[in-house]
Amino acid sequence: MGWYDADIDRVIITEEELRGKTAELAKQVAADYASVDGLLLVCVLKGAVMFMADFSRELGKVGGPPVELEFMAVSSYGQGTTSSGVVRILKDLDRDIAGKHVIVVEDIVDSGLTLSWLLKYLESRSAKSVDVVALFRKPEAIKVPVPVKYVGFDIPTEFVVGYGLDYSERYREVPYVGILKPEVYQR
Ligand SMILES: O=P(O)(O)OC[C@H]1O[C@H](OP(=O)(O)OP(=O)(O)O)[C@H](O)[C@@H]1O
Ligand SMILES: Nc1nc2[nH]cnc2c(=O)[nH]1
Repeated sequence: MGWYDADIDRVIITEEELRGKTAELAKQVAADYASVDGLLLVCVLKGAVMFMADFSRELGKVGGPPVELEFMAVSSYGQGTTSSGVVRILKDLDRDIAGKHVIVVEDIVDSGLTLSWLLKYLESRSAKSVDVVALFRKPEAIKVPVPVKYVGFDIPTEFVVGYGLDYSERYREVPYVGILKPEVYQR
């Protein structure tokens, strides 16, 4: 039992389901990229950090190509909880990605604004190819169409926490994904 269990209204994705889906996504990527000599995984901090760690390890276990791990931090300006699509880089890539096969590892695609900006940015840095793996997608919240080749779970337009996803920087360590009780937002 974690301290956070009392704050969760309901679990929508269990630890076991997260593990199974991560392995499935890794197998698909390993098969599709079987002929490349290396893959550069780009994690968008902070939400995707758990998924990046587990996905990259699975990719190794299922015989994927050697990977390099890169991290970016971006902040999207918006009003309240809405993202505006105006993105500022807080932490850039540490190395040149020109000529490399890149996979963006995202936790969640909500409006799609962050990812849409990021894809243009990575392409402008002359990556050889850019694909996206996103653990969660909210199909009904999408504002800009973004090509997400690998999707873990399509979920309803509700605010979720856990497995890297926060509310006010908390709940990232929750091992499953769930919806908070309404009273948590009144504190
Ligand atoms: O599709 P969008 O509407 O653009 O939303 C998706 C983005 O929002 C979240 O990041 P957040 O800004 O909450 O930062 P964090 O990962 O550091 O918590 C998530 O990690 C995605 O990067
Ligand atoms: N924690 C969290 N961050 C998000 N960013 C975009 N959608 C979500 C969500 O449902 N939960």
